[in-house]
Amino acid sequence: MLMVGLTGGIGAGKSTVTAVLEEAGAVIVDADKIAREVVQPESPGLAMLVAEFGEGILGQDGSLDRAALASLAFVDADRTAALNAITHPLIGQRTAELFTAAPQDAIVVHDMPLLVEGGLTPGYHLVVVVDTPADIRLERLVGQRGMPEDDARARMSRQATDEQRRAVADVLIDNSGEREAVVEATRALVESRLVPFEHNLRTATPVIGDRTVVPFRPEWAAEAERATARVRHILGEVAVRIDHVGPTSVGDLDAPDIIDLQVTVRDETGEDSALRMLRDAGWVRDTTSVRPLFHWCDPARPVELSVIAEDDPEHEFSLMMAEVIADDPSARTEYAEILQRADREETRQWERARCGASRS
Ligand SMILES: CC(C)(COP(=O)(O)OP(=O)(O)OC[C@H]1O[C@@H](n2cnc3c(N)ncnc32)[C@H](O)[C@@H]1O)[C@@H](O)C(=O)NCCC(=O)NCCS
Ligand SMILES: Nc1ncnc2c1ncn2[C@@H]1O[C@H](COP(=O)(O)OP(=O)(O)OP(=O)(O)O)[C@@H](O)[C@H]1O
Repeated sequence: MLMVGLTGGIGAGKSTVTAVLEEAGAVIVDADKIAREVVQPESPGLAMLVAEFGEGILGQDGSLDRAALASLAFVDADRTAALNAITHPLIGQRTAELFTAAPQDAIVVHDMPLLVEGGLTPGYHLVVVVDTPADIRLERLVGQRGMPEDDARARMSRQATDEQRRAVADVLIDNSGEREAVVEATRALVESRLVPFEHNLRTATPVIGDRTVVPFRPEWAAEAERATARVRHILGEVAVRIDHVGPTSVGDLDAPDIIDLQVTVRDETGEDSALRMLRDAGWVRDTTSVRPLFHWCDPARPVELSVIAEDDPEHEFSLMMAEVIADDPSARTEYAEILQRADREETRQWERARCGASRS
């Protein structure tokens, strides 16, 4: 199962994107819909809301008056926190049930406005952000959906900023223009990334990155950070540390477009656990490597991950690369030449030799 987190600020166009994804066969888990389910008439959720916000949030027929609750709940951060403390655990429970019920070969899209606010992004294989500037969102919410402007503004102020969402996005879908453009971008995403990603995960097919050297990309650091957060989510305390290593970590160096991560574990037992947990999470073991090495299976983002025990003397070598190169311009030139030869083993050997020498 490929788990995609889809988010965006209020009015960004998530519903527009999910409609295309659903048409393409994805299973949609809609957080706003679940939020309605858990506060139906006579539900424990509704009773808790009444206890917190008063009888005034009920309509004549005893169901939730959503506008009345919104006018009380978004006035300040404290009131919103009270609303969230009641609704979010109930929503979380139902969401987990729906994920469990989805077929194993599904692309499951969690349409969730508060993905970033809840710190949930590392739990998904891919995070897609529908990116629409706040002023355009406001205009659409008021103009097309008839939402009162102060309500829209109040909700925006209770949500993450556009910058915070962009920082966790693997994919940004720009919805500042015509609707047709976002529909096209979503269809292209399904074909080029989601379908092959799901296939690779299900069949344990690794994505082996191309070792051709490409110009330095400043995005590498953020991509490595997101990959690290995902691995941290999988391994928890089993990983003593997780580092971005190898050519893309050096900074301002042309390199193959492959993110290298190094997971440090305590000892052999930790290593056994890590290998099992990574495999169960879809990482594919490289059988040609003597040391434990894994590949990720996102077709658009090759990642290689090695696992090493902290008492292995070579553990520190990968961590020293950036420093060795910063201190010695000739080492930088040599490294760049080795990378041009596009041989992973030769690169590794050079890193080991250079860092080993600099340590002694
Ligand atoms: C307050 C309620 C009754 C207002 O209902 P209403 O029909 O007007 O809005 P609806 O639920 O369709 O939400 C519309 C949008 O408002 C924003 N929003 C809703 N709840 C929140 C919240 N707690 N914090 C920030 N933004 C929110 C989201 O962008 C959402 O997509 C409702 O939003 C609610 O129960 N919210 C709490 C549950 C929740 O957090 N839902 C968000 C997804 S988990
Ligand atoms: N590209 C576009 N051009 C014009 N209007 C658009 C565009 N995309 C979406 N809209 C409109 O903007 C409004 C918000 O879009 P939509 O409901 O898809 O956002 P959402 O992210 O699902 O909202 P919410 O945060 O409330 O769940 C809707 O009225 C929708 O019809």
